[in-house]
Amino acid sequence: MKRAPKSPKVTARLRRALGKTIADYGLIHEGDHVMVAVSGGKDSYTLLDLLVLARSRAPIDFQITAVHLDQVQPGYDGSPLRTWLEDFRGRTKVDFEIAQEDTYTTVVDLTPPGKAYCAVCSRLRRGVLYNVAERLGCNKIALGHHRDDALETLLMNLFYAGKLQAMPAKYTTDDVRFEVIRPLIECAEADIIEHASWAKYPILPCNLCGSQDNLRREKMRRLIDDMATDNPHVRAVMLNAVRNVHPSHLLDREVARVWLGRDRGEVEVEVEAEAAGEGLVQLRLER
Ligand SMILES: Nc1ncnc2c1ncn2[C@@H]1O[C@H](COP(=O)(O)OP(=O)(O)OP(=O)(O)O)[C@@H](O)[C@H]1O
Repeated sequence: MKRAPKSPKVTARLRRALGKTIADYGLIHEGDHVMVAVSGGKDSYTLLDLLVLARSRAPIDFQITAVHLDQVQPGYDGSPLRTWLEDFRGRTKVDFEIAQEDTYTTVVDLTPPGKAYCAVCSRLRRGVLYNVAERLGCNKIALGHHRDDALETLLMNLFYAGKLQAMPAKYTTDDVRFEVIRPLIECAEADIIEHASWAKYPILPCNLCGSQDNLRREKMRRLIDDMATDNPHVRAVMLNAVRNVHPSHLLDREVARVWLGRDRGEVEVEVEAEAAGEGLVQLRLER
């Protein structure tokens, strides 16, 4: 019998990182039904494949359904993805759905001239995917974002939006219907590329935005690439930075209020032992 080729080291590294992220952030629990959103890109193929593998070794039981949204953009051909999902279902018993909704026309209508389609496209896509998740009875939605997406987002928020914010491993949707999880958020894109090439996933090109660069994200990527010529580990260092936050050294007044309040609390305890009454209140206000 012909043996399947052994998966490379990089796959093992991705599996470890994904498992650790799931455990550290409590992404999946017994009885969950996770909808894995599969775009036909390398990241979400990898996510689906590795999540199903992780489940086969997990001490808990949870359900996975793969969902792809065909946004009816010109030139789209989802047949390689469908064939792969059928084969995957044969091997793993993981069911899938391909939903279809013409968001393309709306995206083109709503996007101001000269702007990238990405923001409108992903907002509309999110709405459709949430409805599919609800119909399928899923309580979690897994997306394929990885470490490099998170770092580019961090810089975009820093330089353009004026806020310090990357991408969370997990959040609850505004309507509180679902938890969105990102099990690959600590995985390096370079590893995913290597794994995806070994796994020979049939990648669907993104025709919708392929004609336009998401300019700011691309710029951030180039900036980090440039830094990487001096320090090849710069992405790992940046990931450590978002895991190692020192809120007391930022200037967010809300954060400062909490931190100073904490400090004040410690001082008050000391002072309370010696003083009493209004003097103490005065002291609190002055600090
Ligand atoms: N058409 C789609 N159908 C289902 N899920 C999608 C679709 N497009 C995007 N997603 C989900 O949203 C995530 C982020 O989307 P984005 O467009 O940034 O990814 P991508 O680069 O096109 O594809 P991938 O992340 O799979 O390589 C994807 O990883 C996937 O989980």
